Amino acid sequence: MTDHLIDARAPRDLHAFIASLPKAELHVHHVGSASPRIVSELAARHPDSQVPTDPEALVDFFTFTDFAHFIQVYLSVVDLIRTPEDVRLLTYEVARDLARQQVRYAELTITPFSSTRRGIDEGAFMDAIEDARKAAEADFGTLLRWCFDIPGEAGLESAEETVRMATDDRLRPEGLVSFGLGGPEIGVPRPQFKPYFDRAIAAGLHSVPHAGETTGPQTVWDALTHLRAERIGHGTSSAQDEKLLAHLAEHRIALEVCPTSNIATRAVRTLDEHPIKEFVKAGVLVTINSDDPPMFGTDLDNEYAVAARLLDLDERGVAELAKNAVEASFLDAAGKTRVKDEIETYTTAWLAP
Ligand SMILES: O=C(O)c1cccc(C(=O)CC[C@H]2O[C@@H](n3cnc4c(=O)[nH]cnc43)[C@H](O)[C@@H]2O)c1
Ligand SMILES: [Zn+2]
Repeated sequence: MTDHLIDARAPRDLHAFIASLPKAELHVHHVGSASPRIVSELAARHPDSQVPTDPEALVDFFTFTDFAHFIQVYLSVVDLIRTPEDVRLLTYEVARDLARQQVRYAELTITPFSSTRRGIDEGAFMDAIEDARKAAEADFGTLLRWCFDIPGEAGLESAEETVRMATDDRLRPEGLVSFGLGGPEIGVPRPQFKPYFDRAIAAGLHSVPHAGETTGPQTVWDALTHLRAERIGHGTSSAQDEKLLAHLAEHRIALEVCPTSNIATRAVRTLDEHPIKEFVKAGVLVTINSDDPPMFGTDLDNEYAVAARLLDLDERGVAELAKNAVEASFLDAAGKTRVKDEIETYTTAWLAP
């Protein structure tokens, strides 16, 4: 990422600490992680698309007037992914970018429905992501796991197709750990997805819907009650409901906070108005994530720098945030211990006189 992305108000040493800190990323979208280089490469391959081929022009293309505009642009990038080789390239390159930021473990949200409805064969799609996952682990040491999400606005057909692909033994990829729900929330009530989440949960998947990103706290309650959410994507509007905050804290339901995303999609007006501080004050388990980093002009390191500034954290505080993400992840117990130990060892060495 380039220098303009750095939250310049965080101290330089803290940036250096964050850059080498081992991390976990729990909320990052597959297509939304395509770097400008990959987007322009795919756009050049498919000149009929409206996506610019010049990486510089992408900065303007990735400036959103509101959430609906963001989804429209997002889908134009989805349209660039047309072959299993495109899927493999994208996934492997996303892993490379994560590894560069010392991400040891990432749960990548993938929307298989959007690709298969555009003509990519289901089996070939699954093979492509799995092939990239294994190559990334071998080449970069970064563990990737998948969250398959329903693009809610695409209707119940998308829910049916997504849960089918997530639970059919002939298709379900080895790396799949969770089931999600994304896209716009307005006009897309969470309760209608209960039967699909029930089936995914019965098949052993964890429930991680987006909720309270662009609508109020009732959507978060709905995600908890009807979809049995174990973590909440964003959950920003939870800050408007004290009882909800207390419930999230008591039940250790982590929020996947993505500060810059909330500004880029205009869900929150300014970073200083972001409710992250209220979450921490209420005892909620807060994790820091990047969502669609190149589209939002950020990366995970920058999100940690933003969080450090908003929460007034030093290195020790930032390390605790990084451990929160490991704790809230779906890694097994041994894996969690390994990454948390790595964070601790790194932090202790950094702070040693
Ligand atoms: O694939 C289609 O044909 C289709 C038709 C209608 C709507 C959709 C979507 O809504 C796709 C949205 C898709 O957006 C993803 N996403 C990425 N970043 C975010 C975010 O910050 N907040 C919510 N959703 C996000 C997500 O993976 C959705 O499933 C598709
Ligand atoms: Zn998201």
